[in-house]
Amino acid sequence: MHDAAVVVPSADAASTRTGGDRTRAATRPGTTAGPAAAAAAAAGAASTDAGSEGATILSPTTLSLSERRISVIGANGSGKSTLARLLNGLVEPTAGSVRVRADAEAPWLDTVHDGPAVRRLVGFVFTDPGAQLVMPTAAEDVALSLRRTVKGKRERRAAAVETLDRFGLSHLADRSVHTLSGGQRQLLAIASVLATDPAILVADEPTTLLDLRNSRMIGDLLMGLPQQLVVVTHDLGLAARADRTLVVDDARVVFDGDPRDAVDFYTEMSARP
Ligand SMILES: Nc1ncnc2c1ncn2[C@@H]1O[C@H](COP(=O)(O)OP(=O)(O)OP(=O)(O)O)[C@@H](O)[C@H]1O
Repeated sequence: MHDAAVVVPSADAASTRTGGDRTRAATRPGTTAGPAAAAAAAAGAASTDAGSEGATILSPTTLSLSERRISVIGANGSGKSTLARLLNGLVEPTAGSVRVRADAEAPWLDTVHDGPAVRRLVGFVFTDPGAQLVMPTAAEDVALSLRRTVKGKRERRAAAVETLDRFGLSHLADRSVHTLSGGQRQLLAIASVLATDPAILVADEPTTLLDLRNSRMIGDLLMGLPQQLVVVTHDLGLAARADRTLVVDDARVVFDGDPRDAVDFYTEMSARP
């Protein structure tokens, strides 16, 4: 059973930092999680210059994300990545809160106060696998993910190869990650994140750099995961395969509902002059 959650009450703004930039995010009183499921989201606003008021990255938003597969679509710069990053604490809300939990019985974790536990619960896949593959070989990269859960070098190596095998990558265990194709690298990045069995997987445009065949392969893999998935994508076909879709525009969630209706809404919206 998936579960997770979301939420947000509190109104006091608190500034936060992202990648060295001053970022502000705000959430507003809202809802709680659904009956079961896994992730959650909140909102934000942002500014680049410390000391200035800054521009809104994501307006106060209240969401409860309990469906197994949730897609997020919208124009460049609309705030999708910020929404995704709020879910595992890569971006901290400046007001309100973002909470997640592993299942309906599990305790809520706050992305600001329970950072390490949240990051264990919520795996994050970036657009560019190069951003997360840090070890020389495929097996070493997966083993790095397992460093906290599997003690002993030999055991870790065996667990890493087993993980690679699950993703059809065991034949590449000792290959340099730099010699892998784009599709293999993205698959490896996902395998490394899933090695620790997070309850929730957030993927930010995981197919953007891939050709059609690899996009389909990664899309199929993501949509078939037992974990709760929150995927940001410009691939409307992939988005439509979710159970629920959010359309983000100009720092706001402007549509939230059936994926095909969301794609129609976004397509019409984008056609407007
Ligand atoms: N830390 C930050 N400081 C200042 N501005 C930021 C920060 N992070 C994001 N922004 C700005 O906020 C807006 C939304 O960014 P975000 O990355 O969430 O958009 P996006 O919808 O994911 O875009 P894309 O589809 O192009 O990846 C953009 O204008 C971006 O430049």
